[in-house]
This record gives sequence, structure tokens and C-alpha cells, in this order.
Amino acid sequence: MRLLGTMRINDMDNLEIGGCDAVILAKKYGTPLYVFDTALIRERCASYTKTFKSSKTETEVIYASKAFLTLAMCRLIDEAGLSLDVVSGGELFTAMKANFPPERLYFHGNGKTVEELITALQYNVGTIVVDNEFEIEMLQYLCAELDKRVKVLLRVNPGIEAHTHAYIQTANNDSKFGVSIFSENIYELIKSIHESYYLDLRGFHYHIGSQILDHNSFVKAIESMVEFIDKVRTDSGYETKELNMGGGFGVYYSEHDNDLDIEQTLTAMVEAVETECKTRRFPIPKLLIEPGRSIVANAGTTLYKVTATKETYGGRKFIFVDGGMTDNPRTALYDAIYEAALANRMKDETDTTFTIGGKCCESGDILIKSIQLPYPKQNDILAVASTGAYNYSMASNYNRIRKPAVVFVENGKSKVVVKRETYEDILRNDL
Ligand SMILES: Cc1ncc(COP(=O)(O)O)c(C=O)c1O
Ligand SMILES: N[C@@H](CCCC[NH3+])C(=O)O
Repeated sequence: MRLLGTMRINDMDNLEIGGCDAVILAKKYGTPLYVFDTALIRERCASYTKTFKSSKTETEVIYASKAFLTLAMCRLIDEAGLSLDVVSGGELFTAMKANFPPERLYFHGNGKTVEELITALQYNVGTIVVDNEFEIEMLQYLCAELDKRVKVLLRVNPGIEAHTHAYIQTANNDSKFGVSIFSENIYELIKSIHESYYLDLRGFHYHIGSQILDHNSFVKAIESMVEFIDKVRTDSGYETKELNMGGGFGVYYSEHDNDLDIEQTLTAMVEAVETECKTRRFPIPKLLIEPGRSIVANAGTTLYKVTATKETYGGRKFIFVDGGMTDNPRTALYDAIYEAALANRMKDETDTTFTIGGKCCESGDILIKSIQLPYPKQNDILAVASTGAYNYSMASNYNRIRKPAVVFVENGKSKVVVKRETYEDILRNDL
């Protein structure tokens, strides 16, 4: 397992994260446990704000909160000076409760409800990223009712097939997100938003997919987008002020992932916009990006207790743990590949191939299909790395399993930021 962030092996041969011994964390807080290396989150935020710069225009980094959001995470992102992308009433509510500055909020989503839009307007959310004609009409109506004007970005689809899992591509021609830049009515739509008294059209948003490890897809999207905003200027007289290029920057999960050099990618993206705009004599818009996964994925580690081992009649050796697809559905959903280690035996030889199975009543409840580990004993602690993104945020209560606690670790100190669910919590809304 690659040691990421502040991970190291301590004198006891145990895994240490943020100066805290993982075995002690498991004992103190129970398992499964989501552990977050907050120094690594801060480092990633700082690296984004430092690298995503242009001498020719303003830039802004927005954290895509769907990757991982809690009140404590909101505060951390606020302190790091990033803005926040929310995509539902629940994410918005979390941001509001954390007193996240509303002007730095971007409200996304292809299916926003009337209630969500009202809440966003009442909280004076900085920008609403509108997805379709219905929403645009509804938003204008609500603005009139509530006597509000709001900044908007129109989500468009540049029709780029990014090289990633089909389920996390977002910009092919049949994607549910945004309005295609090739659709016939797009110029009319832009004109109507631009002329609206209630909506202040700042520009466009696009996002081509997630876990993209090839930087050419990002540059290709920019080329289509600048061509598009140039056409928009000619066809509807609207000059784009802001271009939000979304997130999607891929991270290391296992040796199957070639490392995307994010700093190099950001520099290439800014240069591509500058060059394309210069060629077209187009003023460079303000540039925004929305990373989620690349800020938190590598900072998260899930600790499990080994409950049993089994060798099947077919010869597969299983390690069972006290969690599974309820705390990490990504292997079942996307064939994700994770690295792991026995946190209490970091120096033991990894001489046997295992499948890590979860405890849910579901054959697809596999955390890792194939991994080399030492032969485990009951109650060994299995640490699965890079679970910081889309694990806690996609966790479920299938089989009425309780969601794990979340602990932040830094400089030898640990702090619970989300309590482990209790069985009473599971019954909370049952009548
Ligand atoms: C609109 C939008 N912005 C940002 C993101 C964040 O993507 P990632 O976590 O891959 O950086 C997503 C998720 O794919 C998204 O849909
Ligand atoms: N949930 C996906 C990413 C989706 C990104 C949001 N549009 C994953 O775990 O990889």
C-alpha cells in the first residue's frame, strides 16, 4: 500500500496517520472508522489555490462538496479560502449550518426542487448553476415572488467523452446534465437569460466527468468551449464573464492509475484558455474549477476489523470485515480498485492473495477483489486507503447497518467530527 499524506509506519510496525496510531484509533473509536488526514486536505487546497492562477484574469477554486461534506469539512474549506459547490438541499443546509459565506456558494443540480431554489434565494447563495429551461423559468418566477436578483451560470455540455468509467462520464451527447452546446435552441436560451431582469448571466459551467487521469480531455474541452463562447458572442451578443470548467481531476487509488500531475494539468488548462482567447481576440473570462475527489480522496482511510476468513470450494480466499458496500459502494458500482494493509502488521510479508468481502447480504458486496496481504488473524485491523471521496457521502443503511464515525487526525491529535450512528438513529424516523 502506498503511504500517502502523513501516513507512516511507526516503531510498533503499525500504520500511523496524522501522528495517530491507526490501531489505537480503531480501539478508541471502534470500527469501521473513517479517518481523515486534515493536513493533506489543507495541502491539496493550498496547492490548488497556488497553482490555479493566471496573470491575465481572476481565478477561483470551488470545492465540490458531494465528494465529502460534514460541518467540520465546511469549516475547513472556509478556512482554506475555497468556495463551495452544493447540489442538494441537504448539502446547502450543511453549508448554512456551518455559516459558510453564502456569496461563495455555487448551487448545482439538474433536478432542483422549488423548495431548494427558495432556500437558496433566501440564503442569498452567490451563484445558481442552472441546468435546463424549466429551471430557468421557475427561477425567474421565484425571483419575482421573492424580489431577488441572482447570478447564474448556465451548465452546458461540450460533448466530450472523457476516458473514465461510463457511469462517471458527464459530457457525452446523451448525458442528463446541462444543455448541449450543439443544441439548436441554445443561443435563444442564452439570449433569454441575458435579457432577464432577475438573472445575471455570468457565463457557463461544464464538467466532463470524474476520475480523469488524462490531461488532454481537459484541454480538448477548453478548445470546444472557447469556440462556443466565441460563437455565443457573435450569435447572441453575449460576452462570457466567467467560465467554470468543473472538476474531475483523477487521483491515485492503486498502481493501475497513472498519476495525473494536477499542477501541470491546471497550468495547461489556463494556458489553453489564454491561447484560445488570444487567437479569437476574446477577452479572457474569469476562470473557475470545482475539484472534489482530488482534495479528499487520498486523505481518507477506512479502518475495519477482520471478522473472519474463508476459503471457498472454488478456491477463493476471503477476508471478511465489519463493514462493506454500506460504507464504500464504489467497488460494487464502478469496479473501483483500492489498496489496503493490515494496520497492526505493516511489516509482515504480504504473501497471500485475498478478496475482501463486506458483511452485507449481497454477493456484490466486495471491497477489494484481489489483494496481497499477510494471512490475517481475527481482530486484525484492515486499513483501506484513499476512501476520502464518495465513501462517507455515498454511504447507506442497507441491512440496517449503522454509518461509521468520522475522525479528523492531525499532529498526533484525533477528533470525532461525525458520531457513529446508533441503532436508535436507525429507528429515528420509524413510526
Ligand atoms: C458539477 C460537478 N462539479 C464538480 C464535480 C467534482 O468532481 P470530482 O470529484 O471528480 O473532482 C462533479 C462530480 O463529478 C460535478 O458533477
Ligand atoms: N460518485 C462517483 C463520482 C461522481 C461524481 C459526481 N458527478 C465516484 O464515486 O467515483
